[in-house]
Amino acid sequence: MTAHPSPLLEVEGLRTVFDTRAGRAFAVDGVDIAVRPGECLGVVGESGSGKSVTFSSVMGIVRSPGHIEAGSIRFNGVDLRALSPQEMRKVRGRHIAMTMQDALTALNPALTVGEQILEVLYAHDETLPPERNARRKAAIAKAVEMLELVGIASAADRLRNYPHEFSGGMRQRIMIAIALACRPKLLIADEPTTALDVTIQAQVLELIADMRVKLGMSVVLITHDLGVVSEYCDRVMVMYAGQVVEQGPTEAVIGDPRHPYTKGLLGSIPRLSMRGHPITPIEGQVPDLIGLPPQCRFYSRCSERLDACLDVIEMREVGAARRARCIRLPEVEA
Ligand SMILES: Nc1ncnc2c1ncn2[C@@H]1O[C@H](COP(=O)(O)OP(=O)(O)OP(=O)(O)O)[C@@H](O)[C@H]1O
Repeated sequence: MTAHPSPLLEVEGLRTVFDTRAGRAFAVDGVDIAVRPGECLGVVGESGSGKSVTFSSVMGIVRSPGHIEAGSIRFNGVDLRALSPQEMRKVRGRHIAMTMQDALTALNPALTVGEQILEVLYAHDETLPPERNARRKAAIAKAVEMLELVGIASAADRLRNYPHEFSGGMRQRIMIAIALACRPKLLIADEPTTALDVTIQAQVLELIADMRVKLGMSVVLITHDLGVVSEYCDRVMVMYAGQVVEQGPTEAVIGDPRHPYTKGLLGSIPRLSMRGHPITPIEGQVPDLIGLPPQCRFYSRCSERLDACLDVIEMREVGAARRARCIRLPEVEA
């Protein structure tokens, strides 16, 4: 048996809550994650399942009324929750980068693309020379290199353009270039293709896959599209109502889903081999995350439910490197 390298990112028992007027919403409730060096982890689940809040928590960018209430987040052995805001800012630019669903709102409309890449390089790139002019020259050369790397033609000229002067696909590429400017060890790509045409979607995903190999980084790909997961991800984590309900190697989970929710998601896709099939919601509604009883969160929608599902349901080992949160599954030795 080959030993797995220790995880680059290791999250245990993460709980992030939002205190709203209606009550406390448990947006992320007891989530464990492991991302190993160089691997691609897919994160799937219906809208509102907690995918973005989970990884915003990892990045330390959850805004009020949300906050992390419990859990540990370790990156390369460092406890991120123990870092000061200033230290966390360093980690964000230099070691972990996240791209957002909507590049137009994520980019600063008032700054040129060049200024935005330079800002990241000045803040985080320790290899730049200290002398002012040499520093600027080296940073510009790197910015050009990054734009070329993500496939922007005439990169040197385009540094002077503003975000609105690019198409949607180009803006995603620019956001990826900014995220990758300091060669992070981990890229978290939150629905990188939702707003794009199908052909552009494929180009952006290929770009991320290519960068992963070139820069030797790990990738977390948050997506609604199980076809994308099957094509690009080594492992997959399925989220439902703030919890992970199933996780394991992509091929195993997609070929033989164990949790009734995963089965439902896969059942809603006619041909998994075809990319571009978003998740069609299963009948019923995702429960309100405020005032949830401690039972299985999928209970009301599950065709396989038992009375015992009204108890607290923990994740259990259900196969080789596979875990799921369902009491109907026989537990196996890890
Ligand atoms: N600003 C907020 N105020 C209150 N609750 C919030 C806020 N942001 C998120 N939540 C809660 O967190 C839940 C999870 O949201 P999240 O954005 O992580 O879902 P998601 O799985 O990423 O969905 P999508 O696929 O639509 O991006 C929401 O359903 C909501 O209950």
